[in-house]
Formats: sequence, C-alpha cells, structure tokens
Amino acid sequence: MESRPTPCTPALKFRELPESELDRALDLAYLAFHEKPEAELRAHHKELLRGCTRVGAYDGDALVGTVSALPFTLSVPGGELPCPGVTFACVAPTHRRRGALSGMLAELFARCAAQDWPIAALWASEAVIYGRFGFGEGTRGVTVEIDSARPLALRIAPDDRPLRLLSPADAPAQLAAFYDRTRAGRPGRIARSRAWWAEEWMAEKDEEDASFSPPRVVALGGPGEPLAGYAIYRTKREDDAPGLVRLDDLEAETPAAAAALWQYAASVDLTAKVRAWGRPVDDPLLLFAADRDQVRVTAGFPALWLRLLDVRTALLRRSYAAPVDLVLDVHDAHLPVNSGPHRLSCSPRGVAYEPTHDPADLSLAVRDLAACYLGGTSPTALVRAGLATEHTPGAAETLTAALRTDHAPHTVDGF
Ligand SMILES: CC(=O)SCCNC(=O)CCNC(=O)[C@H](O)C(C)(C)COP(=O)(O)OP(=O)(O)OC[C@H]1O[C@@H](n2cnc3c(N)ncnc32)[C@H](O)[C@@H]1OP(=O)(O)O
Repeated sequence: MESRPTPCTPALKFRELPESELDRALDLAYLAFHEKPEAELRAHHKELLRGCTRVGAYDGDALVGTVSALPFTLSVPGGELPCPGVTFACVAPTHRRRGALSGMLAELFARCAAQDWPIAALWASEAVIYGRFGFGEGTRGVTVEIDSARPLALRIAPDDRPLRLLSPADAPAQLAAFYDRTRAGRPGRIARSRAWWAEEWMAEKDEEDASFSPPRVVALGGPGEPLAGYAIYRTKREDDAPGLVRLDDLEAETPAAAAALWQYAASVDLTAKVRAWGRPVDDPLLLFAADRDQVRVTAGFPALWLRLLDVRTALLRRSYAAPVDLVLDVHDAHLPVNSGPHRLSCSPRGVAYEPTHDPADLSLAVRDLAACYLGGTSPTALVRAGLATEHTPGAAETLTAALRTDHAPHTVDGF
C-alpha cells in the first residue's frame, strides 16, 4: 500500500515561485541535475518555466527547492483531459530528505485542484520516488533495436507510396493534423503545440547528445496527397563504428505504412543499427518483423507516471469498454477526498461515481488505480500481485473489461 504522507520540516515554506526568481530556480535545477547547459538551452528552459505553474520551497529567503507543472493536455480513453506535466522537481543537496519535495507537491496538488485539473503526470528520474505520492505507471515504453546491416525482413508488404523528406521548419505544419488524429486513438499522448513541435522535436541540436545530426523527417505520401505516416530520426556516425539511426517518433495510419517507414529507417546508407527508444509495448513492428533476432526489444521501462488528483472527475471523463457496477474502495493518503467506498457505474445511461455505504467489491491504492486508468495495467493483474483486494469474486475481471483499451497507452514526449 501507499506510505503515509511525509511530515514537512516546519522551517521550510512552500509558495508560488515568482517569475523574478526563474534564474535562481534554473541554477538550483542545474545543480541538482548535474547539468551545465549552454545559453540557448537555458533560455529555452526559462521560457518553459515561464509558462508553468511553479512552486518553490524556501528556507527563510533562500530558495531550496522547486517543482513546476507544464500546461499539457493528455489523451485518455475516449477523449482528453487537462494534465499538468510535473517537471523540474529538485531540492538543494543541503536540504534533501527534509520534506521539501513532499511539501512542494502538496502545494502543487492544491493549485491543480484550484484549477480543476483532475490528473497530473511526470517522467521520473528514479522510479522509486513518486509512488509514495500516489503516482502510478500510466504508460510504459520499450526500446527496439534493428540490426540494419542487412535488409529488414517483414511479413507484410510495405506501402509503396512515395517517401519524401520534409524540412524541420515545414514539418510541424504538415505533421500536426496527422499526429492529432493518431493521438486520439492512443491514451497517454500529449497534445503538441506548434511551439512544442518546433522546440522539442525539431531543435537543430539534440539536447542530450550534440553528436547527433539535426532531426530528419520523412513522410509517406507524395506532395499534395494526404499523409499516410511519418518518422522523425537523427543519425550519428563515428569514425570506426557503423552509423546509428536513432528513431525518435514514428506514426502511421496502417501497418503497411508503418512497414514502409521502418524499412526506410533500416536502409539509411552508412548505418548498421536503428535504435527506437520509447516505442509502445504493442508496436505492430514486433509482430510483422519476420526475424525477431533482427528486431529486438532491448529494454522496457515505466514512461509516464500518472496521478489521479480528482478520482471522481477522472473516472467520469474517460470511456468504458464494457458495463460496470462496482463499489471501489480507493485509498489515497495525500488527498483523502479521493478515499472511501464509491460506486462506479457505467451503462448506456452514462457514467456515475458516487460515495456509498455499500460494502466494497474491490479495494486498491490510488497509485494502482492510476496505473489502470489509461488501460496499461489490469485490476486482475493487481489482485494477482497482491496489490488490490477483491471482496466480491469477479469484481477485478469486470473492472478490467471496462477499463480495457484497444491500444496500449503510450507516451513519447519527454519533459
Ligand atoms: C518529475 C521530475 O522532475 S523527476 C526529477 C527529480 N529530481 C531529481 O532527481 C534531482 C535530484 N534529487 C533531488 O533534487 C531530491 O532528492 C528529490 C527532489 C528527488 C527529493 O527531494 P526531497 O526533498 O529530498 O524529498 P522529501 O524529503 O520530500 O522525501 C519524501 C520521501 O521520498 C523519499 N525519497 C526522496 N527522494 C528519493 C530518492 N531519490 N530515492 C528514494 N527515496 C526518495 C524520501 O526518503 C522520503 O521518504 P521518507 O520520509 O519515508 O524517508
């Protein structure tokens, strides 16, 4: 079960971090993350922070911690929700383990509640940190590597429409509508503003490894035709080693379109490997690749951590794959308003989630409900793992059927 809230050291105060302190906040973040960014990147981070909801931890006047939230929208089953993207969480090395992060998150959660934001999400620097605050693994990713020293063997015929390279400057305008359409079909995707496309996807220099080429964008479908898919990648070529294609994003409207784009990535001259980080766990490539020794999953990891800040609103604002009528007893140590037995019912008449005195059919922690929310984890698996308690036989199976999604939830936008 989730741990109890961490008591905060009384000496620390938590309040809004004003714009005038953005430079102090960045200095603190670079100290905590061991980074020394160039002026251009620092300016970009400052601009991002300017658009955030920000909380600081103060020891007297000294800023000793920050946490911020970007104003995102996340696709959820059947729709989308406003979803603050929690980022730049850091505490001065002199003030760690004194409840600074706990206090800042409590303040941030209160600010999210005031703005009627029902969920929040983050990427964790260390997986162990955020479960205690009620975050669960909302989406997962896998790293896929293709041995492209030989032609990619496929079990399906690739789409034979023409491929064309787009300039990074023009690409967002051409990709955005296509991305938005595919985003609606997969929970866990973040809406990309024009600025996000330009700065996070099309930046000339890779933020983490400057030895990569600028982004290359290849689209399937001739000029004037509707787009059938796209891939964004960067390459790296070292003197003695075979070159690498790092595939950052690939979206396609059909399996054949995806096959054409994977085949393209695996045939870039002077390269012998494709590495695609953060692919969906149910990427069709893993099925239509003819040789799974050639296409291998080399890592799997939690991607987006999700927090249900307002369980009721979150459950009312997603769709359900099957009828359900169950009493859920959710435990939430940090936001008690979410705790206690509630009846979740979904029928052709609509969805309801209301407090009840009826006995619970299923008990679980809010972090585990968050893991199930986008369809990535099933309540039956939670029961099998000893993380949820089934009081009524079959309750977990009923909830699993209701929360099921056609596609595994997936997030590739880091923040
Ligand atoms: C969303 C993001 O931005 S992810 C990036 C997170 N930031 C970083 O990794 C930068 C470097 N690290 C830091 O700045 C800090 O150590 C933080 C932000 C991770 C934690 O801040 P702190 O103020 O020390 O956390 P706080 O004192 O509130 O700890 C709350 C609980 O989490 C636990 N905890 C905090 N960090 C960690 C960790 N890295 N590993 C294990 N447990 C942790 C604490 O032990 C504590 O539990 P306890 O009271 O039961 O012992």
